[in-house]
Amino acid sequence: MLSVKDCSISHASRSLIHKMSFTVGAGEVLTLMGPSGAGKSTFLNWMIGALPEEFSVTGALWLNGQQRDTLPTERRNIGILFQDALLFAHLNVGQNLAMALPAAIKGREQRKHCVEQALANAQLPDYYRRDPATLSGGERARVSVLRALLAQPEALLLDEPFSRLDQSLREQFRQFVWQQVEQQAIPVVLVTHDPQDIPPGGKIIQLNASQG
Ligand SMILES: Nc1ncnc2c1ncn2[C@@H]1O[C@H](COP(=O)(O)OP(=O)(O)OP(=O)(O)O)[C@@H](O)[C@H]1O
Repeated sequence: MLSVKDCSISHASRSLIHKMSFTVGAGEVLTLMGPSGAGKSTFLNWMIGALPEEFSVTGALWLNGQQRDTLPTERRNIGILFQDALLFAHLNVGQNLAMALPAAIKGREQRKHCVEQALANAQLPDYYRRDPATLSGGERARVSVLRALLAQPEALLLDEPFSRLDQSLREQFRQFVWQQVEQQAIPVVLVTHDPQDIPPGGKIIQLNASQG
């Protein structure tokens, strides 16, 4: 379970987020919507611990019974996926994925096996040795979701992950993402401008234009 309690964020006396609170359960998706500049990406950056110092923040972030906003990014165990799927160009697809695996999964063969299994589950069975530059937009998107999830995050943040895909791919990719999230049973926070991205039954928070 992910909980945000009374989060307020401002920048140079301009209020972006004001006393936001919510909880998201395992396998649930909370969608954040709102006009451009309202502070959606800023809020996600706060959640992962990547907000520049010039922002003032109050509030707390709890995940699975532990306060996380006081921890450094690498100890929060929160995954994030952006609209641009960035893969390392000098590594093949399998190596890109293997890098994400937790250190607790030991041995080259076992790590390779985990990646191959994930690729097979995502209907990308023979993609281990592929050069990322040869992937289609939809394939890149699927690989980047796998990479985020192979790290075994306890929560996942999605910052407009569907917006670069064309309409037909979008629908397929949404199904793919919600399937993966359901399998992993982790809380998800989605930022989007498109109401069609919202999964059925998900909670929604509408942010207003920033005050200042
Ligand atoms: N590093 C920064 N320094 C100064 N201002 C910033 C910084 N990052 C973001 N901002 C400002 O904070 C406000 C919120 O930006 P943010 O990117 O969070 O909005 P958003 O709701 O995600 O918008 P969009 O829907 O366009 O992505 C904007 O006015 C932006 O210019």
